[in-house]
Amino acid sequence: MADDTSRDRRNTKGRQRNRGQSSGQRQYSANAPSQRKRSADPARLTAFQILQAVTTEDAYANLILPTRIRRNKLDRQDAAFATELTYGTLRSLGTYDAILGKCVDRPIKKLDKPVLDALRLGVHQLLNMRVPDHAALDTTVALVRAQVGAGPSGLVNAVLRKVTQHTMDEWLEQLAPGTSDTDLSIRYAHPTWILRAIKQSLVTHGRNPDDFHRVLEANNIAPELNLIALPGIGDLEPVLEYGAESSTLAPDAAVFSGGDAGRIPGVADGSVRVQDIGSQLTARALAGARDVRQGEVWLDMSAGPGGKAAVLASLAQIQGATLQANDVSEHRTKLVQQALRVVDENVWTTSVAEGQALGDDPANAQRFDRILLDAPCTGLGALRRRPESRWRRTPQDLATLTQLQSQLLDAAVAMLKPGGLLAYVTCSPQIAETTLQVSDVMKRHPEVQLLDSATAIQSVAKHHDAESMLRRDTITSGEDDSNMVQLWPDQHRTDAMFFALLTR
Ligand SMILES: C[S@@+](CC[C@H](N)C(=O)[O-])C[C@H]1O[C@@H](n2cnc3c(N)ncnc32)[C@H](O)[C@@H]1O
Repeated sequence: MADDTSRDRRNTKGRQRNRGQSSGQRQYSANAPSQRKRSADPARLTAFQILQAVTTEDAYANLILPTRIRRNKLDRQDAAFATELTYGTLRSLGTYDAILGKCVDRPIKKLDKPVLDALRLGVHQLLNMRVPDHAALDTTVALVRAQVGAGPSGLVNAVLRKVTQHTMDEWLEQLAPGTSDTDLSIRYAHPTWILRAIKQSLVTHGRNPDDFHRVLEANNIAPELNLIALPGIGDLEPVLEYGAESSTLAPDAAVFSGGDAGRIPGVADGSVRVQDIGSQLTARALAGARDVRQGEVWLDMSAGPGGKAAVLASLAQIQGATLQANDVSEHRTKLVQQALRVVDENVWTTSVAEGQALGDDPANAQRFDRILLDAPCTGLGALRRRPESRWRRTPQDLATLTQLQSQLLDAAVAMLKPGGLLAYVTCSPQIAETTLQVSDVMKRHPEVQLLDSATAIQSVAKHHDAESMLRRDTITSGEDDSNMVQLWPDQHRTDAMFFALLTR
């Protein structure tokens, strides 16, 4: 159970980006640091533990947070607070470090990591949540006392008091007043190379490059939970009764902003799945791009953890096709099997292999009617969901990934039946991973042609609303009848999924 201070602030939880100073003097605790609480409250402790695991053990926040919430026995309110605190802090890490750099009398990298992480959590509460200053200060100092020791708590107290001397807007004005990439990188908490990649992609896809700030802002907003009731298997009605809203974009899909996915009807048994609506549309577009002939054989080349495979297998079950779901990782293949457990087991098989090796196997030559290559990528299109990834990814990753992507594309072409369909998908808008991969594979294999990907996506979208949201001019790049699709978090409220439909 949370203490009184944390209850106060739970009632006023929320973002407050542009908080002004006009409300008068900020309130501080009357207590001297030594008289304040010595225990960390469970929600903040949870956020601190996650931050520590992310910054010291390369953990993924979205994977470990739910377990930690359960282990620390957080109630619903505390779980929501811990989630916002963890994700919000991780997303804005670059900005907060720049602010802390002005408040600490040494390079912040020289601070002990637990102290730096606690400070980051403190800054998020002070500048970006409706937490009263005294609560943010007292609880952060208590956290440091309990988790690190009494020594650094004085430093934490002094540094956070300096942070409170300005609002977020004032800090940004001071640290990033201009429009250089460096300033924008601090203002929007994106590394410069990612900022440039997004601008370049907007231009490639015919959008105004100045829209980049909309994309960056969208990347900084916690996404709603997207759900799908697997076609022919799941039931959306109880999900809507539970409080989710029907999606305007995709069929059998809903959007939920209420928190814990595990309690949503159908999620525990696997018939309803959490999945980005952009992802749903790409899987559906491959299955729906043309009529399915009875007995078609489909391949998902890199299926782990099985989100799109589950959609494809459900559709295969309805339409008389079969699916082979492959992944290079044994662990991720187990997750695929879990995802597919609700589909008739005669419809699907799994395999563990490098996609390149599948392509080299003569038994697979021109074997598949439809192939999904949802390629391993930088994931720059899913920054909303993977809050730490923007700080962890480097431009060097790109070289390795693009090489792998082109090898996997070559393998996919080798396995595609003449006249078959190949969907190349990434959750990255970075053109080296998207449009350039597609144009390169067509150069290497002149028999490969690009199809009308926009129509494939539009035709599986839900209704007119969706069609207008997915207007051709907002999603396509390329000619009328051969084009590629880029979805954007600011326009479509999806991950920045890329989709190109190819044939040979
Ligand atoms: C973007 S994820 C796929 C997500 C999945 N389609 C879904 O919707 O849940 C990429 C996957 O590619 C797998 N992978 C990486 N290298 C591979 C390779 N050489 N061959 C096959 N799979 C590979 C990774 O293990 C990872 O599961």
